[in-house]
Amino acid sequence: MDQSKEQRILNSVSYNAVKGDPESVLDCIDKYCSQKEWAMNVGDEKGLILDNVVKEADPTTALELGTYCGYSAIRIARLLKPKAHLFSIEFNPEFVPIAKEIIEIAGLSDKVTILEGHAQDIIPQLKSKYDVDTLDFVFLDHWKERYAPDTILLEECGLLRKGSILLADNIIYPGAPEFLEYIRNHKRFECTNYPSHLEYMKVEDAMEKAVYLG
Ligand SMILES: O=C(NCCCOCn1ccc2cnccc21)c1cc(-c2ccc(F)cc2)cc(O)c1O
Ligand SMILES: [Mg+2]
Repeated sequence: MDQSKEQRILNSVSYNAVKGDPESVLDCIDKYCSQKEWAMNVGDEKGLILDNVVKEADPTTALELGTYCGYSAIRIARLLKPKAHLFSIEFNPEFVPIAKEIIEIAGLSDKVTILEGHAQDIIPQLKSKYDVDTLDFVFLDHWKERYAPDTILLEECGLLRKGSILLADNIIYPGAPEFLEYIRNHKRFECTNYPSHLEYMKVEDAMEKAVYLG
């Protein structure tokens, strides 16, 4: 059976990256996806914005919605302090083993737990099943129409605390208009927009940071 694009990305990482070196894994994926096959990783340009917000948050417990091949999980996990942990939710069963393998090659398996399923089903289990208290950082990069409802769900489940930082990808392209409307009109969020470009393309995109004020 023909290999998938995601399997080809894993092959490239497995062959070209330096084992245990997250930077070399990121560089390999960015090279492959800008030169060979486009893929929906957050990429190097928006990745720098992600890096800066993660450094600002310095999270003990982080959540990512949308693992895909593990690129942004590696960007986040490589910046985590000892004992800090990232939970990453992915619903597509084909992507989970590929992301696990790519995160393993980066040497970050101890810092990342991939949870397979829909965010709306897993978020309510984070406290009881995964012993999460509150989330210091959340990266939203899954179905764009789920950004707003899943943010509401995080709040309802008591997973946000004063100062929790949310960062959302693809605010312009593909776009998350309902999320933008919700978060900017909700008085308990302090929002900042970061203009950028769609990964590996000259298309405009942006990220939105929202700090929960409690
Ligand atoms: O669609 C995108 N991402 C989402 C994937 C499915 O996510 C589904 N999914 C993953 C966990 C998870 C948990 N619960 C429910 C659904 C859940 C996405 C798409 C593009 C894009 C840009 C231009 C194009 F021409 C075509 C596509 C770019 C991006 O950066 C993206 O992030
Ligand atoms: Mg994205």
